[in-house]
Amino acid sequence: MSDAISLISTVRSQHPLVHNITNYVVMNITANALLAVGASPVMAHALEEMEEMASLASALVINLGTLSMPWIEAMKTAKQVASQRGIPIILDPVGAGATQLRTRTARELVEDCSSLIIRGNASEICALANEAVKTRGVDSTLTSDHAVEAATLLAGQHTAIVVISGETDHVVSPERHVEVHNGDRIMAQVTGMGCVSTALLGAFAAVTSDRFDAAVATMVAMGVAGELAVGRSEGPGTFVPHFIDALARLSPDLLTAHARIVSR
Ligand SMILES: Nc1ncnc2c1ncn2[C@@H]1O[C@H](COP(=O)(O)OP(=O)(O)O)[C@@H](O)[C@H]1O
Ligand SMILES: Cc1ncsc1CCOP(=O)(O)O
Ligand SMILES: [Mg+2]
Repeated sequence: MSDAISLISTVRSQHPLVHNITNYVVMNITANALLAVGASPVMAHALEEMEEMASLASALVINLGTLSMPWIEAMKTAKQVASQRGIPIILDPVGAGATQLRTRTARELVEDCSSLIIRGNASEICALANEAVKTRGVDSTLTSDHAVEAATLLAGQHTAIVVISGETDHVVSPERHVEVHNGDRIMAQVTGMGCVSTALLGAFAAVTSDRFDAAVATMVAMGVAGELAVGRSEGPGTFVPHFIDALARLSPDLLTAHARIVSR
């Protein structure tokens, strides 16, 4: 796993441009998180600039958090360009299972991607895999362990890497399954932490052809930054700036010292 851990240095030296079509709630925190690991974020969702922007980027992050019809059209156009170019596409199916629009759009977007990573919580991953889960909103009603079967199915159907976040993060490919046991429960009390992990997947996947390693590296980075930040913060409000500071401090040595990875 040392190859995966060292990717943080590659992100810092290459400054990959990550094109985000993301939600209004997390635009600021995800841009700051990307900058803190050394990537270059751009948030853009106007249909008129999708082809150009997706042509410049090293990864495309599509997040369904505040979905509307014009955005869906932009997401599909950007996805097509990214797929033709072979750059990684990271999908966060925020709220899949809660409304038909979200579930249907997520299922449409995972089709025909040349290099796909899906990152969601357990409810979202189960909903995307056709399981009859009814979620109330953007938070999971299931633990991440419950979605491993669904993730394996999705990974096989779409030749994708699937990440289920939660107390344990599961990284699943058609052939492999790794658990990441880092992080702190305070992260579930702060909006946008899942979306931050999705955005960072864009940064790490942009600098390697090994999407599995990129996914493991991202979830370790998230978890270790969370552990470092919680020790300095007084609650969910002050956690956020400490979390961004911790992301900026991450190095291969720090990650190696704290990583808790289990291969299944
Ligand atoms: N109970 C927990 N313990 C440790 N880390 C957690 C916990 N809950 C969430 N996380 C971490 O918070 C981040 C967001 O995950 P999650 O809350 O599942 O996403 P979402 O916000 O999309 O529901 C991930 O990096 C995950 O590892
Ligand atoms: C609360 C909310 N509502 C629509 S998008 C969003 C942010 C969700 O972010 P996360 O799933 O990362 O907590
Ligand atoms: Mg989420």
